[in-house]
Amino acid sequence: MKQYLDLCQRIIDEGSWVSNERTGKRCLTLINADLEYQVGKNELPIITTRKSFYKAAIAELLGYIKGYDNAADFRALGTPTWNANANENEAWLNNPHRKGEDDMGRVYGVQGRAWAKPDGGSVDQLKKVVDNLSKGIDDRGEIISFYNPGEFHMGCLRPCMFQHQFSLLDGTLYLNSYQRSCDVPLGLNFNQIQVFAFLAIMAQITGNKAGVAYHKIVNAHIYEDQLELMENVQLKREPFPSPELRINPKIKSLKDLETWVTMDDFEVIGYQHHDPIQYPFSV
Ligand SMILES: Nc1nc(=O)c2c([nH]1)NC[C@@H]1CN(c3ccc(C(=O)N[C@@H](CCC(=O)O)C(=O)O)cc3)CN21
Ligand SMILES: O=c1ccn([C@H]2C[C@H](O)[C@@H](COP(=O)(O)O)O2)c(=O)[nH]1
Repeated sequence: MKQYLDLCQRIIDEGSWVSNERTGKRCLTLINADLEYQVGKNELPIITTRKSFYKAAIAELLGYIKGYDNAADFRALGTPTWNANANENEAWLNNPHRKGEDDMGRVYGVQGRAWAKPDGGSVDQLKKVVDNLSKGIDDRGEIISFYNPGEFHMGCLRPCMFQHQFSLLDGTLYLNSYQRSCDVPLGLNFNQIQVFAFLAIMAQITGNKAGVAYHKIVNAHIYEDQLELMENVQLKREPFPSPELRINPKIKSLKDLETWVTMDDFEVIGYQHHDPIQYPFSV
């Protein structure tokens, strides 16, 4: 929690104002932040200085794992977070590739599970990584990349947290996640939980011990309409200790995640938090 609050304070103290054309808003912006999560010790990096809707964050991750491309499927899993990008962004609404209400196009999960090959067929990046790690193999390329510039025009948003690399060392699994752009008040609240949970889940289904997750953020920003709440409300609060994430131990394979796992299989134990804060969201 301290590293999150330090990043927020650093953006306020050292950030520069940048106008963002896509949203029409200004962002207080900092380049480069490195966060670390102790997954092996089960110290969940959940925000405690406001209430975090952590189930929505895990539902997003599960939707990517399942390869979803539709905001209605994300809603059914338990998160409304893709509604606005799928249905309220003018450029996407006018895009001829949009397949109708709730379609997100060829984003995250589609690239992770079915990256289109130029010579036909597709690549299931996640399955390859799971298969290797389950056999104790780390070929130094256990990478899942969502970043496919050749298909940006076919999706509602370019992926923000766009690459995950797993490493296996002495039976312990590590994760390096790379994020190009981060809405620190809203997005990072979710992204921290997702990086942590991704390593914890992958360790569990591949039969390895979880180690540390390293989360690199390049462009870390606070939108102009979020700044007052961050500076004068959230940063004035004292954090609580980190709670633990409990994952149903019956989850043993990628197939389990694809078929029967729901949000009921994830629980945060001992979550103490301050009141919710509703930050404005920029589409
Ligand atoms: N501007 C922006 N920021 C983001 O963080 C973001 C995007 N756009 N577009 C794609 C996804 C969608 N994400 C989102 C979208 C909404 C919330 C949000 O409104 N969170 C509320 C609670 C949501 C709930 O009730 O479940 C929050 O208070 O954290 C968070 C992340 C993260 N991403
Ligand atoms: O997982 C996510 C997804 C999105 N975001 C934020 C970061 C930016 O504020 C917007 C995306 O805008 P771009 O113009 O494409 O950078 O969404 C996030 O923080 N985490």
